[in-house]
Amino acid sequence: MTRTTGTTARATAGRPRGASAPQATGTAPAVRFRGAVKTFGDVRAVAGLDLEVGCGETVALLGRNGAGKSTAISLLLGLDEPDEGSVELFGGRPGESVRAGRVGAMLQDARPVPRVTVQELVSFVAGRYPAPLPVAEALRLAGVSELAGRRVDRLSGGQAQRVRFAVALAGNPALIVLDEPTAALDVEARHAFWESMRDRARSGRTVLFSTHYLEEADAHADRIVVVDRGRVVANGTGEELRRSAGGNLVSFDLAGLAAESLGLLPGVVAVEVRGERARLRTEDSDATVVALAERGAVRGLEVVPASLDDAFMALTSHDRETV
Ligand SMILES: Nc1ncnc2c1ncn2[C@@H]1O[C@H](COP(=O)(O)OP(=O)(O)OP(=O)(O)O)[C@@H](O)[C@H]1O
Repeated sequence: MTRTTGTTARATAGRPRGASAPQATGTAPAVRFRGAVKTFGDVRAVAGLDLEVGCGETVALLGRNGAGKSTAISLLLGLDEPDEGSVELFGGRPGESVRAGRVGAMLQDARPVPRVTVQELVSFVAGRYPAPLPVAEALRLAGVSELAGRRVDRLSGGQAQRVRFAVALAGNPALIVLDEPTAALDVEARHAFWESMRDRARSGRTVLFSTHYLEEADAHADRIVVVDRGRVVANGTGEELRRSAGGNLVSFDLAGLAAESLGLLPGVVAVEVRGERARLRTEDSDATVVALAERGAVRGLEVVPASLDDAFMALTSHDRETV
């Protein structure tokens, strides 16, 4: 689902320059969803979401199309209200943190403002925050210095995306929220983007981003939260997710062995047979291999760790309880 509102401006509107710098409230987490529900007609876009993001963490939200990621982000920016449950930023209502300039957001397809230049837009947004980055620094971090004099409504998709990133960074916010930030970026821009995100994370910022790129989530997030049908179905490091979904893949040649009984072998959680080759996803590869050896099924035997793709498919392809 693609959102097309002027949400960037609203999410970045802050109090006048010169007010005191935004501070996290006490020890409250940066983000806290408690049983949040958001329904559109008969669609439960967010269906009892429980999630915390600690101050200084970088967390990736992963989920299939329509899983509820953008809706969850709208709730945490105060652009929508939950029907049930609660959403807090720094221990208070989202709107308070947004107005206090603690939050910078980059949303999918926010409409460009007509006629203004990149420099003017970023300066305007920076001016709404109490302790912004120098505009040149925000432009540099987003890799758009050379576009400073260009009109924002005449940019390519990838350029516009990078300008939205500059807008999200401009206020030097404590929490940076990014909805599919690298979707339109080429390989070089993507590398530069993650370099800048690492810079922000090192300087103590909290970063929450949604993505469909599992390898980016694995490489750049401290923690991955998998959302399916509006709920959290897995929450941990890439390694923990791989393990929770069956940590290893055991492949071998069937060589006449009946495939039907393979699902009963110790540790096995999924079986795939292609021609003469069987692939078992297992939570205990040692026990699985021993059981196969007892049946003499060792031809072409291979044990490899499950990929994050395998884990993601396993977590979102069927009903699972939260792990
Ligand atoms: N304003 C709306 N009105 C009606 N239905 C909506 C609205 N916003 C979202 N939905 C529905 O809620 C569900 C969750 O959508 P959402 O955009 O949050 O998913 P997503 O995980 O961000 O998906 P994608 O990865 O495709 O961007 C979808 O079924 C979507 O069609």
